Amino acid sequence: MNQKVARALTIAGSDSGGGAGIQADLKTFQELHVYGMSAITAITVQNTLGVHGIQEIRPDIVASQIEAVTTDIGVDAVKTGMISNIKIMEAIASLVKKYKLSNLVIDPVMISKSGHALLKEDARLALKELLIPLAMVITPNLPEAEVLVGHSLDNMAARKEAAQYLRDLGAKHVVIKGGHLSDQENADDLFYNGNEFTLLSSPRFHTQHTHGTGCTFSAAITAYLAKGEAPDIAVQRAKNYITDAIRYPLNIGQGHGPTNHWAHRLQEEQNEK
Ligand SMILES: Nc1ncnc2c1ncn2[C@@H]1O[C@H](COP(=O)(O)OP(=O)(O)O)[C@@H](O)[C@H]1O
Ligand SMILES: Cc1ncc(COP(=O)(O)O)c(N)n1
Repeated sequence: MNQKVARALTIAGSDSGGGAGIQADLKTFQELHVYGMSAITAITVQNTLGVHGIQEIRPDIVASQIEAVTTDIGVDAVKTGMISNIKIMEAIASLVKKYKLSNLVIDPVMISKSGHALLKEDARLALKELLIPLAMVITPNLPEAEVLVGHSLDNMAARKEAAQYLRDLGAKHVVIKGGHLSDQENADDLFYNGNEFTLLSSPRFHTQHTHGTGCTFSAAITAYLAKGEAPDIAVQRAKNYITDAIRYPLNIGQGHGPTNHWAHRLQEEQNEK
């Protein structure tokens, strides 16, 4: 077997509960047959009930992790998740430029579903100035998009303008995720590639097990980019992956449980029987 292996790096926080962050990203890479690597930005003490503590990692240690894997193994695509402070953001931005990591997916994580701040307020501007201009794809959820543009986005026209604003900051493709529009029948994400807007649509499932959905979705986009898919295809395939992962919950923990990374295999397994 002498097949070329696609390689993806996640730069994010660790979730001890295994549902979000680095753990969700590596599970997703593995499921999609992509070799996964990590640079940990923070260790969170976390379970399905919430975030109970955070230890940020020293910026030079974050940088060294990225250098170590980039210079030895190589990286076909990279994603960022929780980056809590400006110094870590600066370190990441300078290495993305140095190593020309062009397949960059930015999930601008700000607040956990359990309500805990994962990005310091003074780092929001740095996110816009340093990282968003480097993005191949940026995947804010609705509250994150509202913070980035500075006003509410309560209708489709406003969301389209927001996507254009993020394009103007330098992100080549934008997905404004619709998971938080809980009064809508579908879970529709607005995708913009600079030419046209499309909806990535799925049914909305009534479940409390949505911890880590954003991490899993952006990791799946990263995996498909690593395998050489074009961004327009990568986002649609990632939407299919996250939809199945929410559709068949694992019912783990007492609070907001994780998504099901095996779900996309259920159909295959049924077909084999
Ligand atoms: N209840 C749900 N049913 C179906 N899809 C959902 C649901 N909640 C979120 N999603 C989908 O999961 C992905 C992540 O979205 P979201 O939960 O908004 O992100 P985040 O975790 O960043 O808050 C999106 O594709 C969104 O449409
Ligand atoms: C380390 C880490 N990264 C990201 C999230 C966001 O995920 P969610 O919004 O589903 O809580 C999280 N809770 N923890």
